[in-house]
Amino acid sequence: MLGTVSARCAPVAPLASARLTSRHQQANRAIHLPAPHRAAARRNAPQKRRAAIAVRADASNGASDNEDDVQNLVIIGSGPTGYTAAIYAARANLRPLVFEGVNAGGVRGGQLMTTTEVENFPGFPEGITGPDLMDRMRAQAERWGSQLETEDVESVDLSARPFTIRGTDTTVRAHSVIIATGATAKKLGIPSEQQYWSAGISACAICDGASFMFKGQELAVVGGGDTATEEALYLTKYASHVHLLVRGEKMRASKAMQDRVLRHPAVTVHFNTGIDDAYGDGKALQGLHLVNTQTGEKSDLPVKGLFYGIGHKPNSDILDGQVELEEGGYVKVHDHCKTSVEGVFSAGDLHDTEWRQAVTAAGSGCMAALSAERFLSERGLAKAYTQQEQAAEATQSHSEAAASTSATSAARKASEEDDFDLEADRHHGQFALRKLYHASSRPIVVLYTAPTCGPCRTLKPIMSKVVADYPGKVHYVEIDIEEDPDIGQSAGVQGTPTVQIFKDKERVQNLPGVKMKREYKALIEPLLV
Ligand SMILES: Cc1cc2nc3c(=O)[nH]c(=O)nc-3n(C[C@H](O)[C@H](O)[C@H](O)COP(=O)(O)OP(=O)(O)OC[C@H]3O[C@@H](n4cnc5c(N)ncnc54)[C@H](O)[C@@H]3O)c2cc1C
Repeated sequence: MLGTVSARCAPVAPLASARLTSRHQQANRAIHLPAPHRAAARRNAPQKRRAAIAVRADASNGASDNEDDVQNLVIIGSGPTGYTAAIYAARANLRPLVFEGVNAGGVRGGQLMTTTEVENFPGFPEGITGPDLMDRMRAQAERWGSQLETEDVESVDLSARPFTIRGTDTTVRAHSVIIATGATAKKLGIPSEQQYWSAGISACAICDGASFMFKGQELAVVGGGDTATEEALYLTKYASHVHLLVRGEKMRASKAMQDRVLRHPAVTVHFNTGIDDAYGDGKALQGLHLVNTQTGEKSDLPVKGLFYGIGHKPNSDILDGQVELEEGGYVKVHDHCKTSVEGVFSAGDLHDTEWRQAVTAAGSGCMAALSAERFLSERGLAKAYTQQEQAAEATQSHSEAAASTSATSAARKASEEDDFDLEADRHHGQFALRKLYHASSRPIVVLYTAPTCGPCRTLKPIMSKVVADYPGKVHYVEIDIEEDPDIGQSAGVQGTPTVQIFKDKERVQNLPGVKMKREYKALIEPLLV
């Protein structure tokens, strides 16, 4: 749901040995992979690299001085707000450039990437999973010619026109900007939070609830709003019992949600209850030190998991000193989405302190895009792109995606031992990994994913681009831990997505979560022969 935290979804059981070794030792630990025993994978179709569409950064990460390179509209964020704004702006022939985000303030696709079923988004009477919904929005934005860059924005300069937007790899100038960076779940800040983060404490029940470490255990959720109650109910699928810890004497959740938790036999609601700290054995959470907020009485609650459902912080850090903010960091808007800087618009959860729904976010993105279009045309700034040009871009991008998909399915189909091709760059499944582990002299980059893991969808195209930069020099293997559960456990993978890099039968890197392309490249390059 947030940052690197949200970038972990489907945990797998940790190995006992992994728990006993230091982090450094784990990173360098060789794994022992038995000889291949079944189907092989073969070469994926080569990937066509996407033509550069944005103004590429020079060595100093500066923007191009060429006036022709000024974008009509830059959209920052790829939740329902960002993609909806992109769809509307692209259909208005503005060819917006979207910085989708990687780690800052969530993942590409936003908060819905961390949820399972979305039952209230119009048009999906049977419901749809959050990641599927976001994939559809992304495809629709791309179809109409939006330029999508999967990278974070590190800073913006809105004090001079055209505005400057600096991403991790790309810097652009733009006549108008829509900020759609959403909000991130808040943490409690208890003393042991860092120690037990991802070792019992989580901000995303839907991402982490199915973990082996939580199954059949007593768990706690903190918060009294809709998020906390939703998380508590969700966790009853896995936990032996769920304790909902509410600081005040009543819940803020909707009446319907209150009724559901209060009536649920596997949920106990503790009112007037604060958390002083968490405790454990140093490696895993074992319980909570509680305090009665009215009497000050202390008590312990032995639980193996603590899930946060205590609200959100708007992702407005990059705007500090650039546009007017409300208390709490929410962007101050007038006329629905206009900020204090003309031509800069805010949309979605970034300024919505009340509704915070996918559909309201999408509606807000629509308003921002239409306002940006009006702003550009009133000032004669809009450079119109024909749909034909945009379609060409989109087609290229689609064929790339199709190549990637067909490459994956080709690799899947090619799961016969006889077809294994040691020279192929891309592989799939544990047979290929075991084979390469023993036979490859290249660095082996392994991506562990799970079908329900939203951040995995963010990472796959990033890894695909990373590997495309080293033809014939690295081996890349995708492992679906549901298809191949044993291999993830053998390798000490504790959640998805995780990338591991092997060289000469040694694991040299273990990288949970989603990182920038350049970070993976910096780790691979020293290993190339
Ligand atoms: C677990 C959960 C379940 C939910 N279920 C539902 C539901 O069933 N129905 C419903 O209507 N709503 C639901 N919501 C609420 C809904 O997800 C949000 O209201 C909605 O996602 C807000 O959209 P947004 O685009 O404004 O922000 P977000 O979805 O938060 O997206 C923000 C985007 O900005 C990007 N970003 C942030 N900082 C940067 C940066 N510096 N550079 C580049 N990009 C950046 C992030 O990567 C992300 O893509 C749920 C929320 C959660 C957490």
